Amino acid sequence: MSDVLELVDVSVVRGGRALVDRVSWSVAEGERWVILGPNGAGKTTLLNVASSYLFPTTGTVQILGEKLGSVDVFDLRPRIGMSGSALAEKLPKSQTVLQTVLTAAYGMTATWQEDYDQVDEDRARAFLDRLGMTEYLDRKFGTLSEGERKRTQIARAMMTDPELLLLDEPAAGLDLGGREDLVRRLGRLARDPMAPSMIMVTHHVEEIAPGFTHVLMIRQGEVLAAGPIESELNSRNLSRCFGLPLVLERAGDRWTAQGLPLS
Ligand SMILES: Nc1ncnc2c1ncn2[C@@H]1O[C@H](COP(=O)(O)OP(=O)(O)OP(=O)(O)O)[C@@H](O)[C@H]1O
Repeated sequence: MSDVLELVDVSVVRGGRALVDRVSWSVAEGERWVILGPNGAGKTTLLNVASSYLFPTTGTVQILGEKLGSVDVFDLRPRIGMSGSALAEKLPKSQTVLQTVLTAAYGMTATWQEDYDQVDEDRARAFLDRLGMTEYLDRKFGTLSEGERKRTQIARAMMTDPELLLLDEPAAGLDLGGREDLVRRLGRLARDPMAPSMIMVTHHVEEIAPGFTHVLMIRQGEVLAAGPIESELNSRNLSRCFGLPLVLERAGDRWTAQGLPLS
């Protein structure tokens, strides 16, 4: 399997501080990674490097076989699907759900005057349908609930048929039902052999959908553990990562974690 992403000794330094500190990490084709870590650990910074929007201060980055620094990022970016709050803020609130997804096919966030191809519109409708958004096609993006926005964004990220899908906290702000609905949909995507390689940032093990294969744990910019979920996701690593004693339990094909009571 070829590498979708390869970071070698990557650091991102700002104001003399390493936000990402000498990270070496590779993601092979077909893998589905979860990035776990506390607030401020460097998860989004790492994802920004993986999406080619942030160049490291030191180290080398290969994305989809292309070396960052020697590839035109405008050729690379359409091959990467992204969903996250930073991108959501750029999406015009007055655009309909269908337009919000459709504009991704043209590498834009806003609608333009061009006519869309029927084939693109059909694709946008199909992705929205898969995410349970068919009833919202004509609704303005700005009027959607948090959960509906998240689902629209994931459909949007899929629109360019990406080889790598990056999801930054897709379940943040969702209620229990919304989270579980999203986890089921992400699980279906993660288990689809035709789906792109995936990397999802989260704070909560409860948000890990079945089908995710690998985990990377990061704390203060440094990788604490990285590898198959089966071996690396355990109470010891999770406790080190979040800085307090945690008990991790597996319930069927899902995970839960709890802090030990204070004595
Ligand atoms: N441009 C910048 N200059 C200085 N510090 C920055 C810059 N961007 C991010 N940081 C800091 O880098 C650290 C890592 O930020 P990052 O957003 O990657 O963390 P995160 O793990 O995604 O956090 P959260 O879970 O809270 O979203 C934070 O302490 C943040 O304040």
